[in-house]
This record gives sequence, structure tokens and C-alpha cells, in this order.
Amino acid sequence: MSIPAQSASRETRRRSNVTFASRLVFEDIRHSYHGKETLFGISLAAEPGEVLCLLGPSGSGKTTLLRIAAGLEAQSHGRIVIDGRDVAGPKDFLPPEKRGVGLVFQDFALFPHMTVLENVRFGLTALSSREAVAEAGMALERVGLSHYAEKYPHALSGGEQQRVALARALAPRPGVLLMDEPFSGLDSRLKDAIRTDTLAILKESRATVIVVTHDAEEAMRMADRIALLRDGRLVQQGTPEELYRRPVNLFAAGFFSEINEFGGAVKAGMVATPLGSASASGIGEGRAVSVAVRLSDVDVGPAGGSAPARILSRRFLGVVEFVTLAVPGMEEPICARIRADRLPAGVDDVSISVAPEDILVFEKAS
Ligand SMILES: Nc1ncnc2c1ncn2[C@@H]1O[C@H](COP(=O)(O)OP(=O)(O)OP(=O)(O)O)[C@@H](O)[C@H]1O
Repeated sequence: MSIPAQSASRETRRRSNVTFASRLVFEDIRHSYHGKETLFGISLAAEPGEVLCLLGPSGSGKTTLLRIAAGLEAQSHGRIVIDGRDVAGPKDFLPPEKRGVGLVFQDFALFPHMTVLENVRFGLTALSSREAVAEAGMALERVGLSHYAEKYPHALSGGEQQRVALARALAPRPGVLLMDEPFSGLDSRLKDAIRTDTLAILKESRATVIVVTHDAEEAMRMADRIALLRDGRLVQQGTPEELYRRPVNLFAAGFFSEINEFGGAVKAGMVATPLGSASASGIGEGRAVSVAVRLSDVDVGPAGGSAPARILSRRFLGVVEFVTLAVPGMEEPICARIRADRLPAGVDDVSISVAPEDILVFEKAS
């Protein structure tokens, strides 16, 4: 796929001026809307220069947490600390413009009656008019859009508007950039290229970045660290690989990939399943457990696996094939995503196997 405008921007944009990255700490943040609790004590830090993704399903509290960091919403308990200074706490509340944070919203929030350059210089109120224009011009160069300075937002594509919003947020050189679902309004074909460009600009600017997304793959692509939220609580934080490989519970496992899910019980420190046995270390003898196996971790072949299975359905999806299988001893069918050329046409009886480390065992919530 060729995306001339985006790819060209990588060559033509100017390297950014360096921002001094800040450390932003959420300390035991609680919050409620009209008496309904939305955040239940979130403690989390964005380290200088890192991209931290707040990830979670709709309604998990990501946007609220971001708005509290920005100063657009006040918490009912806890503190927001930027570089060791309380910007929101029991005694302090700094307005957004005093926090040294930049904001990029889902809808970009550009002013339609202002030119691109005017939009970008909007937040540069501390500078003289000449300096502000020069600084805004540099920010536009950074995102490769100098040639659009005199145009109005409606004349730009979604991706270009997103870059103007990014230039506007970066122009005052914030220590922390807060982005709320910044790619969700974009055409899905352009999203990848725009995301890659944006990440390059963010890394060059060296600001600390907190990005809200509900898309696990987007978080994996962008984040140095991910904080996974559910129903106003922090479920897990860590690098994308840590969250993918060592999910703390069934929810975390299922959020990053499609899983087969079934029950089991611990016997002599192990859980025996029709797909193989797995360690249940740390879980008490006889306890009921939830078992998860990723669809991509089920190997299906004509023979040579560890359990027999019968194919119930096959769907060709291009590179991969989606297969459902009946496995003796299992009440529900098992699903698998396998390489499309793995199984011969017309085969019914197959053999499946799963590596012991890919059988994920979780204690059932009491
Ligand atoms: N202005 C508001 N008034 C009342 N309740 C609200 C308001 N904004 C959000 N909520 C509620 O607070 C909870 C958290 O919402 P929030 O928007 O922070 O979640 P989110 O994870 O960002 O979700 P989404 O991805 O859908 O934006 C939800 O239950 C939501 O319905």
C-alpha cells in the first residue's frame, strides 16, 4: 500500500526540539460522577520520556483518569504529582494551562475558523507574537505540514488534522503529552502509517506521553508500558510483553488475544486438561481454576500431536485459517487459528497439541 503524503512526511519533517520530559504520578486516585464511583484508588506513574498506554474496555475509566491528569476533572481523593510537585491534591489544584501538559483529543478539537498556523500558535501565549509564529512554524515542520500553514482545518484529511493537533500540543514543549484515543477517528488503512509517524515524532520530542486506547494491538504497538484498567481499577501494569506473556488473570489474558476458556481443578500442583497438563503453582490443592489457551497457541496437524480431535468447521481467512474442533473430554469445542496451509483439504480427524507453558492457569475469583 502506498501512502505518499504520510511517508513523505518522514523525510521532510524537521527533527524536533527537545522537551524536558516530566514524571507524572497518579497517587491513589478516586473519583465519582454524581455519586457513582468511577475510579477506585489508582496508583501509577508515567516515567520521563516513556509512552504509557492506559488500556481498557469502554467505561473502565481511562478518559476520566487522563482528564484528571490534565486538570479537566477533579479527583475526590489522591494526588497528581508532576516532577515532585502536587498539581492536584487535597490542598492544590492547578488549572490545565499551569501543569505543563499538552492535550490531543479524539476529535482533534481544531478551531475551524483559524488557519493551521493560528491553531498551532494558539497555546503559545507566553511568547511574543513573532516568537509564537516562529515556534508554531517549527512545530508544523516537525510534523511535516509547513506547506499547510495558511489552510483551514476543513481542507485537510483526518490524518493531517491529527498531525496539526499533535503540532499544537507539542508547540509549547510540554513535559507530558496526554492523548485520548488519538487515532480512533482515522481511516483504518491510514492508521498504521499515521501511528508509526506519530510515535517517531513523540520519541524525537522526548516528552512523556500518556495515551488512552481501548485497542490492545494499538497499545502493544505504541507503549513502552501498558496500564490495563477494568471497572475503575488497575488490573496490571508492565511492558507489552509482560502483559501478553504473564497476564495476572483471565481478563488480562483475554484482552490481548482470543482465548479458549474452560475450568479445571488442582491436583498435586498440576491441572490436567484434555489439551495437556499445566503447573498450578501457588494455587491450593483441590481449588477450582480457570484455564485459558490462546487460539494461536493450539497447534493442529494431520498427526503427531498430543490429543485427537475432529474438525467441526474451517474458515479460510487468508494467511490463517479459523478452525473449530471437538476434543474428547471437553464439553465445548476448541477454536484455533492456524497457518492456512497447515491442514490438507477434506481432512476430518486431526491431532492437536499445546505447549505446557501456553496453558494459562488462574485461580477462580472467590
Ligand atoms: N460526564 C459524565 N457523567 C457521568 N458519568 C460519566 C461521565 N463521563 C464518564 N462517565 C462514566 O464514568 C465511567 C468511566 O468513563 P470513562 O469515559 O472514563 O471510561 P473510558 O474507559 O474512557 O471509556 P470509553 O473508552 O468508552 O471512553 C463510565 O461508567 C462512564 O459511563
